[in-house]
Amino acid sequence: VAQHRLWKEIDHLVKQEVSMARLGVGECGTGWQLFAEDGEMKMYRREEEIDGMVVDPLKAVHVVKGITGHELCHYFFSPQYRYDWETTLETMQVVETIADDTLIFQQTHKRIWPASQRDCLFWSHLRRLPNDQDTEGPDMWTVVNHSTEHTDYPANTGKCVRIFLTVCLLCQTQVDPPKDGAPISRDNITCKITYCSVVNPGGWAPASVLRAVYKREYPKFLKRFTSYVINQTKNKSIMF
Ligand SMILES: O=S(=O)(CCO)c1ccc(-c2ccc(C3CCCC3)c([C@H]3C[C@H]3c3ccccn3)c2)cc1
Repeated sequence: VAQHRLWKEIDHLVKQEVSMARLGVGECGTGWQLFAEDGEMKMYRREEEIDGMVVDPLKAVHVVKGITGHELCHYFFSPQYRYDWETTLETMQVVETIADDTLIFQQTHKRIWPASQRDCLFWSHLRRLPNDQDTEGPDMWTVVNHSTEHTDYPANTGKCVRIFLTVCLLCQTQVDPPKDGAPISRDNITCKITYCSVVNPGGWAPASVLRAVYKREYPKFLKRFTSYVINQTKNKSIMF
């Protein structure tokens, strides 16, 4: 059922990204190397280059108590919160509202010396993934971001080099109801998070610099983002 011009591309890519995200790092072949660990958060990368450019795929897994997958995906998708948690952002705008669950963003990121400044243009799609019969518990939620084109924002016309990215945030909520039949509180919920990203820098940037940036920025990003959502939701009713 085509609901808008991007529907077919989005639906195909979401299904592909979600199935890959659900594969553990063991299953999807060797090559994943653990490069950062902090409590429940584990970050893996594969060292890959295209035309001499670093495009290391990243896969992070994390477990966070007190929030749901719906809440995480809501704060990740919604533009109004982005400047609060995305520290490498210089500017962000919604270029087009395709649907209430599908936006096109244009972002410029802070310049990483000595590389030139980067910008990205991507569609962002938020989706609830109904559980199949045998997996009980709340549904899974995902946000997929994928580079796209837009006539008003041609690539590489201004000072920024256009990067190409595919990102998938996949969340599964687990509820452990209290023994005494009390209502479910935030102490009874846990969210399992898988964050996958592939960023092509779009033009030359020193491999050593990029790998150092990724090593520093990705753990910081996931910790900062999850703490932000915990803080934003702690006094609010639970959004399953
Ligand atoms: O998950 S999202 O969709 C959230 C929406 O913002 C996302 C995440 C990351 C990026 C991004 C884009 C460009 C760069 C680099 C590449 C060459 C020079 C700039 C980096 C490097 C800077 C690293 C980084 C890692 C994690 C978070 C932010 N920054 C990251 C874009 C979107």
